[in-house]
Amino acid sequence: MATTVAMEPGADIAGNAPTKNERLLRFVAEIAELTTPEKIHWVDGSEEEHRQLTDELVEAGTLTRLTSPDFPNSFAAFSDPADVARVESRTFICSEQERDAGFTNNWCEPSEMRETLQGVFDGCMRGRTMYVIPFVMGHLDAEDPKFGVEITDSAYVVASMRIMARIGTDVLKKIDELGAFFVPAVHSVGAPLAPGQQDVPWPCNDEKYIVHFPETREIWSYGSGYGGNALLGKKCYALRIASVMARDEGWLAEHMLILKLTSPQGKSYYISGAFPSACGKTNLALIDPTLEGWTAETLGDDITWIRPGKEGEFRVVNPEAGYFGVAPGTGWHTNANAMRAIAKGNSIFTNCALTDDGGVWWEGMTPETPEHLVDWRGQDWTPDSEAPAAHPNARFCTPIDQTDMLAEEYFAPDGVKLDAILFGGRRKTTVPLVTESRDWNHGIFFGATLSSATTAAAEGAVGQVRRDPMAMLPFIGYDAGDYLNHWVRVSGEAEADKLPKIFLVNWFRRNRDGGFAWPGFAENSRVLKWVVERIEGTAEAQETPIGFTPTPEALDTTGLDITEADLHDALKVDGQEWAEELADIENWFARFGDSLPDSIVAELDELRRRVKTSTA
Ligand SMILES: Nc1nc2c(ncn2[C@@H]2O[C@H](COP(=O)(O)OP(=O)(O)OP(=O)(O)O)[C@@H](O)[C@H]2O)c(=O)[nH]1
Ligand SMILES: O=C([O-])CC(=O)C(=O)O
Ligand SMILES: [Mn+2]
Repeated sequence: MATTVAMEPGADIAGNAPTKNERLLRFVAEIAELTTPEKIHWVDGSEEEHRQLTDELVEAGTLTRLTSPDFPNSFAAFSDPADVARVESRTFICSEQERDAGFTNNWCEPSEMRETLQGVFDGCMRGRTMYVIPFVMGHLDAEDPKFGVEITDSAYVVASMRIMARIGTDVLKKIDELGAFFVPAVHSVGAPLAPGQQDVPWPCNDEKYIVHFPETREIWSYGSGYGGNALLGKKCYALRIASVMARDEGWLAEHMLILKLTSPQGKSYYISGAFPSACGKTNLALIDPTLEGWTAETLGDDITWIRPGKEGEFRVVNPEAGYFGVAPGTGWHTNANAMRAIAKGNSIFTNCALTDDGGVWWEGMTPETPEHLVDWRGQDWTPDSEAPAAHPNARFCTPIDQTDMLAEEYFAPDGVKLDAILFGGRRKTTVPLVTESRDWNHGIFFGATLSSATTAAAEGAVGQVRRDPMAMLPFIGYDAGDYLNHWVRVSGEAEADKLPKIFLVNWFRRNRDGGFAWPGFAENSRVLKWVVERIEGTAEAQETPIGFTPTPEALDTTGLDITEADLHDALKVDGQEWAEELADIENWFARFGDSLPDSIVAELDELRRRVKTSTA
């Protein structure tokens, strides 16, 4: 049962708590003392509690209940226009040594940051309820379950965490039973209420802090209520903190989807893919192959934990329980599997547009555009309006078990054997549709040099090419060079012939007319087929300076509407483009200082040599 304790002077927090875990009781008491909420609510994760919280959120104007039968038991939320994406410039890794945060992170000396946080969190929950959410990332029955407790003053965060992670009574029981370690994660929107003060629908603060203390495995988040800034199990825990745990414990926490692909012969393959935010993970995770006889099932769309198995293999699990997917571009014609999951309801849509019949809409959902909408800013909208109706980083938050194509292995606590890893980015030029690495270390080089145009998933300019190692640039919780070293080292945990094969992909290359050279989406199944055939050793490839690419005949284009010129543009390896790329990679590597692995430096020398020979 959910318990709520009013915070009067002398309130007995421990006596009214559904746990006897002393560390947890101390954590809750300390944060309550610091932030001075009106009430403490221990979240049980029940249906009844969810109903009560969402009723309150509707009352407060944070949520709009959708009345269209197309969106059962679902809600729309609209954020403050200044709180629409992850804030990388306000995200900190506060390791004891600055060197251990590395050049990809903002660093601040931990005691200094703690002092700052004590200041901003002081009284920050006044007039609000403080929710205590016990959660587990991954399975409750995993060998080594990874627990967390998020304290938040946002009921929207509670309702969203209930979709994105396993939360509540069962989790708390297990923490108590095992006396288990949990990651303490504190979140506040940073908007205390004076007595009688009217609340706003989306409280937040201009000042934002998304802070991680990797050594003590703590998370503190202030000022934002949006996505990865506020749902602390996701990027903050399952990537930044987990990457540090993984370094110390010999595994990998990665920004990857997991797909199960079954061939016409009935053999299944598990493929993970690391693409930067808003570069196609959810779409590939939910693909409907266009090729006869091939079927796809999904295990996850955003985060993958890779652990050594007992038989010299790598095994993968998805630690999350829901999708927090980019809405624009998700439609019946591009991603019907996502649409079917959404249509089952139980979802929260943030920054989408409202339709006149009480549903939501976003650009790309349907081929025809509604005549009238209320856009994400609450303004009347018609097809003549200039700005998009949904924010480009509008999101659907939907339980993963509503997916028809969910692989049953999603529920296996120790996951499945990983066969291949794809690294991909959003590049208009240079990077061909698919390239196979020569070996594991060459594959790490693909990951280390991965690059992509920036998207609306984070604040800042969109469309600028930046290096994004393993699609983890904003999520590596420690020094980026040490992280690459860890990738090199971790291969020793598996048997050489059981290591996943590594590929580089690019769905976004442009043709000579500026359009996409490759149709992408469901047609990417043709690339997956080639990947599988390379695993089996049956597909043709040509060796290029950058790795193995398909011969045009090796890629199955049966029934595909693509011109020879486009296919050529999608697959080509251009010496001049790669000469320019090399210069950029050299600048990138220079930023690592001396923490770059020698084997990766050697890969760069090798690439330089091969490109030179090919253009000579
Ligand atoms: N041209 C092209 N666009 C694609 C393809 N796959 C996805 N996209 C577009 O890329 C955008 C983001 O795709 P998602 O699948 O949501 O990206 P994601 O990597 O899951 O994003 P995060 O949730 O931010 O991590 C959408 O607008 C898609 O329409 C593709 O194969 N080709
Ligand atoms: O974390 C978020 O806000 C959304 C997401 O998946 C990403 O940006 O990669
Ligand atoms: Mn993501």
